[in-house]
Amino acid sequence: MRRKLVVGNWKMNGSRATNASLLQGIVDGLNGASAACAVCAPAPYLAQCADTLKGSPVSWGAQDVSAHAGGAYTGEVAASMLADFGCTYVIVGHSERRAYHAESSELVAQKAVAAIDAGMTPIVCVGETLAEREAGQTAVVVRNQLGRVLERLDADGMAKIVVAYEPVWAIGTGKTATPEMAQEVHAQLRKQMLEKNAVAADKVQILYGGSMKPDNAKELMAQPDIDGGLIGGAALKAADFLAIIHAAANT
Ligand SMILES: O=C(CO)COP(=O)(O)O
Repeated sequence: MRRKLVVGNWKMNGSRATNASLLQGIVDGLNGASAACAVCAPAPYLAQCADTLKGSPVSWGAQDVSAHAGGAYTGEVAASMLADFGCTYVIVGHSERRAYHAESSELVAQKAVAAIDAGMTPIVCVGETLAEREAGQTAVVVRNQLGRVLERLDADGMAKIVVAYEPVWAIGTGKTATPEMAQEVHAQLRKQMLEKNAVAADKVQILYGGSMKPDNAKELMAQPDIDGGLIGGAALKAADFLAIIHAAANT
């Protein structure tokens, strides 16, 4: 059985003051929930996450990482630096980075490898746009996105990733994929990994992201290949994030 995992992607939100109450609210409301959980904060707040969450069941991570190990790359943050601040996870290939920063699947694959080499777990995001879905291209789009990462990893490496299926049309729109639509893509992603190595593929957590909220989390996570959620808006309110974590724990 794969353990459920709920990750909050704060995106470019927060301040020292709002983070302090959000983090404390999450820690205080966990009540021994058996699902794993993490927050992915903007880089300047990773030290705050480390200070507040150290010793708690909540892990923390970043939203992006450089593909480079270090050196003359102004503005970039190396995987070793994130690891230095205790990051367990780093999101790579979020559709907002693919769209606004022209990140290619090749670059995303390099970032995933950089994260693994630094001892972290990359959360590899894949997902189709509305136009791609309507053109019947969902399967080929996500297969290509994940494929670029898998071709750089052996079975051991593959077992160290988390995959997040985030249909672009469902992000921040209030439109959620139905549990059946999401499961269909998750099952396809699992099959793609199975072709590489069955034992490792069975271990990889595949999260769903895109308007996951307290009222739809349970039915999504009840699907056999939906192992948790990557949460945007609802991760900014402790009560909502906790409700999703508790839904995961009870699924
Ligand atoms: O992009 C997301 C998580 O990475 C999802 O965002 P929303 O939950 O706000 O739709």
